[in-house]
Amino acid sequence: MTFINKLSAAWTANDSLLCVGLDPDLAKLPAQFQNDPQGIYHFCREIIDATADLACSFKPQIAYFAALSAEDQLQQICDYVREHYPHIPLILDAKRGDIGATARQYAREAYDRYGADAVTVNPYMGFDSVEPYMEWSERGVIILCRTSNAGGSDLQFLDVGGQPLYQHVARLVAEKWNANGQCALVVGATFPEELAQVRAIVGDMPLLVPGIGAQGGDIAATVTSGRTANGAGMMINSSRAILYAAAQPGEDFAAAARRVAEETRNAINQYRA
Ligand SMILES: O=c1ccn([C@@H]2O[C@H](COP(=O)(O)O)[C@@H](O)[C@H]2O)c(=O)[nH]1
Repeated sequence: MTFINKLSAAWTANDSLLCVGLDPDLAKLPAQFQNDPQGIYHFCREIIDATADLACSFKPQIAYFAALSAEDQLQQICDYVREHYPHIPLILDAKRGDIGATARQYAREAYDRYGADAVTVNPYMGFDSVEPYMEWSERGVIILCRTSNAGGSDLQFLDVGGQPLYQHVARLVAEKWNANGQCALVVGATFPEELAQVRAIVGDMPLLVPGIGAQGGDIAATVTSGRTANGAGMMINSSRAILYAAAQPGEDFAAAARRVAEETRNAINQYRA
């Protein structure tokens, strides 16, 4: 099954556009995981089990694992999702970008080593840096377009031939790069007007939308700006707000994560119609 078909099925099966982000920061994990050599894996596994019926995708951010030399635990997490929740798409957030020969190694890492259904990619180096990912024609290639951080405007708003760069990227991907129908774009929830512009350019292409939760993006504006005609089309990511939902030390972190994930999923669903 292709990434896009799997995503579409997950939107329906879990009635959800929520992407649960897995960004495990050791200092913020409950005490029982901090001295456990497999603590990151065990923490993420509980989060996955607590939210799998509420999510349309899981998105581990590779930096949180690489910084701790915990790639083995990332691999275990990916294996766990594929084994226990094979219907939920797994997105590796790595934001890779390099010359073609190196990009092919990054693609092997994402799709073969970690078994990701999709990977995030930086388009700054152009099509030959993105093309190698497309050899895995069933997998997704999620290209940065209008990122959620304020500094994204430094480059993404530059005028290129009468339009901002982010719109040029959206057009390029929709009209030229998406020959296999496997592309998606990253557009931040913190910029709903730009989200609406991108949606108007790319039709039904899926959008990965980080920026609600800890970054403060407005859910109503995000959904009304980014939804497709059938009320789907987005993977709206929340990481820290779900992972660290427990307010007090000792509170059941998985139950708290589930509560916030459910509230977020339901808040999103209010605006899909
Ligand atoms: O434009 C972007 C692209 C990616 N991200 C990633 O999404 C999550 C957001 O985490 P929160 O805790 O919900 O803020 C994180 O992994 C980022 O690297 C993004 O925020 N913005």
